[in-house]
Amino acid sequence: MDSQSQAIESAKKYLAAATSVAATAMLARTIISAYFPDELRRLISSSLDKLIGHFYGEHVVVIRQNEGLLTNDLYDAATTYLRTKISPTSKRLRANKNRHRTNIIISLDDGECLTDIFEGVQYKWQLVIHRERSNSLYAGSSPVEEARWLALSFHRKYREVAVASYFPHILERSKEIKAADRQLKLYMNELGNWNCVHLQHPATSETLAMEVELKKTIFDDLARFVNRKEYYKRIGKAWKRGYLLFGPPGTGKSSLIAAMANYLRFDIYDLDLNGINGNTDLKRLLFGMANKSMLVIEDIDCSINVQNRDDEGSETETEPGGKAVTLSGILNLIDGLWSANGEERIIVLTTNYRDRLDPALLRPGRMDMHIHMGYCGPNGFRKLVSNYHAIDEHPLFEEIEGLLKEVEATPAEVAEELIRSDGAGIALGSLILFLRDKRKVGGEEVKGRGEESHDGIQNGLECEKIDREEKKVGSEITGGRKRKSRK
Ligand SMILES: Nc1ncnc2c1ncn2[C@@H]1O[C@H](COP(=O)(O)OP(=O)(O)OP(=O)(O)O)[C@@H](O)[C@H]1O
Ligand SMILES: [Mg+2]
Repeated sequence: MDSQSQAIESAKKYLAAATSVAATAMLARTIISAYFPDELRRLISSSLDKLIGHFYGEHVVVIRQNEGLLTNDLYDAATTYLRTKISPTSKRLRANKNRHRTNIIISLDDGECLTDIFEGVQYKWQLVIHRERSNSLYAGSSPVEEARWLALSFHRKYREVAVASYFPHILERSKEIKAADRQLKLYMNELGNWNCVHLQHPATSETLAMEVELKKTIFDDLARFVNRKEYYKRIGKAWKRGYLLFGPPGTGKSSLIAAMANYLRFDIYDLDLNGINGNTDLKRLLFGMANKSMLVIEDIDCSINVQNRDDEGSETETEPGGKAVTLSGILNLIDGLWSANGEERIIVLTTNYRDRLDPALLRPGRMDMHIHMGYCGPNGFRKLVSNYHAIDEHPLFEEIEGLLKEVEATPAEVAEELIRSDGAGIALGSLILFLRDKRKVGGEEVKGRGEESHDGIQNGLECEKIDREEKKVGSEITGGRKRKSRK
């Protein structure tokens, strides 16, 4: 055997030995994590990390919970992220629930390892908790000090990739996981302050009875909005979006608001203008709102000072004594300087009578989208019946759909009939009687009206296009049958 072959042979032997040493070391690390006491485990683990790193060409990156006095955001994000990566083979987990949560959180326990693969690269994680007797001289301080860190190992050729794409991915995902975990809140103003309760409205885009295309337009619009931080910055506009929901009572305006909040995971700030002591209060409440939230003013036409200026005088006018909210206060909140406070805000106004609002509120661009919530048409009915009775065909559908073309019934009225019985046949029968009664009362007045939503949706999409071209214009879209105008 010549000297070159000898060198190759000994290199092979060396590699085989190294691989088996490293594999043994990996196995040892797993066993040690499970069975050895804290102190000993930490010592052996860190020596094994070095050994594994040496043979496998790995980096071990330590991500500590605290760096000096500051908490480490990456540690926090990674522990959140890793909760979603726990595999069925993980042995030691911890479970936690506190009074701020409704759900139980399962996470890695001390010493437990897991592997994550991102963009084809393998990352190995281990949680390490180290406790030692405290040297603190302060009275009352804990006798034991605890340090926590995550040890992340990956092949050293992926260092750039880890920093440039894996860590940002973890930070981004953890934000989404936290938002989805969080219990939403409903804030209401009382005596000039916000009080809150948990928001427990179950409406989602899935449960809403609306034209499919309209629903998609709205929820796509929301999705685009939350992803446009840089865009808003670039065009020099506050990062906020306004929706005006209009339509008769019981057509789903409040349900849509709840579905939007549930979709975005935004808290709702439900502003009662009648409970506010003037514009100064209004401003204070606005400045007291958190980011990523929805400001809702329901039945805006019922707040006397924001009605049509032809009826109520100038937009800067105040009530005697100057204690009422004025239209100018509302406009300032929607798109004036006050509105630029905070970011990622949605503003929703609702009204039963859009024509009663001051034109200043309706001006193109003031509310970005005008959404008409209409009476229940055949499509809305099919959605409701599938929600309430899980059926999508029934011999009574034909008569009901015919009646709905003639009669103005709100989704709330239809829902009320459908919920009367667990039996689909009985509920549908009851709905038919209700609609026939309505037709009798309505008589000639409502005869011959069909579903009018399609044109409305087309208009809405048309306006959206203009909006995307950064022109200031509001778009109107419609969600059902239009109201027959009544004098
Ligand atoms: N489009 C809809 N889809 C599903 N359910 C609806 C819809 N509209 C109304 N409902 C049902 O009717 C109930 C009342 O509707 P909601 O409060 O959303 O109407 P609204 O338009 O806000 O009425 P108001 O103008 O009186 O405030 C809801 O809780 C829901 O059960
Ligand atoms: Mg409502």
